[in-house]
Amino acid sequence: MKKINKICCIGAGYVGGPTMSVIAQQCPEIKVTVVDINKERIALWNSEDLDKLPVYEPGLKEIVGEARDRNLFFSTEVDQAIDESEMIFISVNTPTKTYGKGKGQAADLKFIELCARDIARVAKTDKIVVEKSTLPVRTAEAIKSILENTGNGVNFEILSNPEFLAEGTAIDDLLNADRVLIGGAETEAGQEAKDALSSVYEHWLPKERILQTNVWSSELSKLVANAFLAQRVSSINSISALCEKTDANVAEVSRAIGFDSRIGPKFLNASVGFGGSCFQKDILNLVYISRSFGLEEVADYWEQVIIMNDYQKRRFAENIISTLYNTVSGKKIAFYGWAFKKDTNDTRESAAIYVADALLDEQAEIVVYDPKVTEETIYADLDYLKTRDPQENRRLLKVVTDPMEAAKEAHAIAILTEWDEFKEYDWQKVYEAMLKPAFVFDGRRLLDSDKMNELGFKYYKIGQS
Ligand SMILES: NC(=O)C1=CN([C@@H]2O[C@H](COP(=O)(O)OP(=O)(O)OC[C@H]3O[C@@H](n4cnc5c(N)ncnc54)[C@H](O)[C@@H]3O)[C@@H](O)[C@H]2O)C=CC1
Ligand SMILES: O=C(O)[C@H]1O[C@H](OP(=O)(O)OP(=O)(O)OC[C@H]2O[C@@H](n3ccc(=O)[nH]c3=O)[C@H](O)[C@@H]2O)[C@H](O)[C@@H](O)[C@@H]1O
Repeated sequence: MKKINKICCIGAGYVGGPTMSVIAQQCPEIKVTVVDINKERIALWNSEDLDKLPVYEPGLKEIVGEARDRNLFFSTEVDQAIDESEMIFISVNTPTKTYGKGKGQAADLKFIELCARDIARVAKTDKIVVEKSTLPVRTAEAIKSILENTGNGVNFEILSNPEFLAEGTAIDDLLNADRVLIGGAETEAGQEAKDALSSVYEHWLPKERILQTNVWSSELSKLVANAFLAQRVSSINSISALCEKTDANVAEVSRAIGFDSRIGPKFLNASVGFGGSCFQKDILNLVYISRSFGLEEVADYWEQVIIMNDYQKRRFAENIISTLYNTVSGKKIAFYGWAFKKDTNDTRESAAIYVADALLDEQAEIVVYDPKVTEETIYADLDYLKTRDPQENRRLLKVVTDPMEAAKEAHAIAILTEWDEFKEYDWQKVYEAMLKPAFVFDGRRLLDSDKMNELGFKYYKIGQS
């Protein structure tokens, strides 16, 4: 079997960085180089102060600290890394297209194509090219075509190896993956490439957890896994609305159905809506692909998961407005949390952005506190929506680094991220700091209803009347 000595990964983002750090830590004899065109990002990965790494993940800095400059390198020398590696992972972003055909639904593959062209131009020896990014089914075909038609006559084997880590638990998910999926051609060379990649993961994972399939099943399984997970969240969120009308409690419903081993307890937490860079993008992609094959009913079925999620975010914002006597104009509303989930500094598609946007439309004055998200990111998220001019966003929304300052003389607090520290606050003090009646809208079902009511809050928890 081909032994892998040098790996490179194009894309030093939320997936490329942590994934390659773990591979390097677990495979000390393999040289792993992570390259990116973004110089600032690479400089941050090389920061001496490990608290400055561009991705925050529990356990990541320890792993980078151990492997960096031993067999883990971060660099902007893309060509050099391609040239010297036997195996090249592509882990660049694949956002939803914002222009042209498929705008708003299809995946934008321009970054993937650029990588394929770079590899084709530089490679002088045979390479295994691994799709780590999430891609529409049959993308490997396009990559293969570019590599074979513009390459220097070298052999390329293309594998699909989608990543299933979740942010906030990336390191644990990588070290204890439920499964690793490797798709490849059903040929002798394809089998050899799949086995070579499998041998990398076998450094720390049992072989039974490494699944091999054909390329198309692997590409499609990634989209389907995310669609099923997001569908569970939308399903329970739809029920949360019904609970609020019927005096049922969504946590009790989740627990009751989750005890059924056929349903299972995970991913049944009602929330203000799912966020993150992938659920929406991957479902839209699935919808687009289904529609492009004329499968209208299939497309409509999955699109409903997104429609329900948009409804849940809107419903949360509307409840704040109607509860605050139908006007939030000039009212101070503190946001606890901006990240799309706890333990990450990632805010992409976070529900907080859309709830803020709806409240800013009503001239609310928002003060945000998030333990890991910077002011710069928060303004960038809002400006990206282009709903109002950037000065207006800065006039109406402020960012603070002290949760008590956010609460001071606020009409309401909205909990948008389930950070553990919010549970530890002295809520009596928070109550005293706020204007009365002091409203709390808990979009994460984080706090205890009885305690909050006893303290005097008007407390609203998603999925509970
Ligand atoms: N964020 C997540 O939790 C997960 C993401 N994925 C998938 O992994 C892929 C990457 O996602 P993230 O790491 O979150 O994206 P990201 O945006 O954090 O990182 C992508 C990086 O690729 C770089 N890049 C783009 N084009 C390049 C080129 N031609 N040459 C060199 N570098 C280039 C960008 O500068 C950026 O730093 C996406 O397809 C995503 O769907 C899969 C599982 C989990
Ligand atoms: O392809 C990806 O990017 C990744 O997408 C998700 O991971 P991630 O988005 O990082 O985080 P999740 O834990 O899945 O949470 C997604 C969103 O759903 C929300 N959620 C999750 C679970 C739940 O019960 N309720 C709920 O509202 C979270 O708060 C968050 O906003 C998947 O869980 C990963 O397997 C996948 O690799």
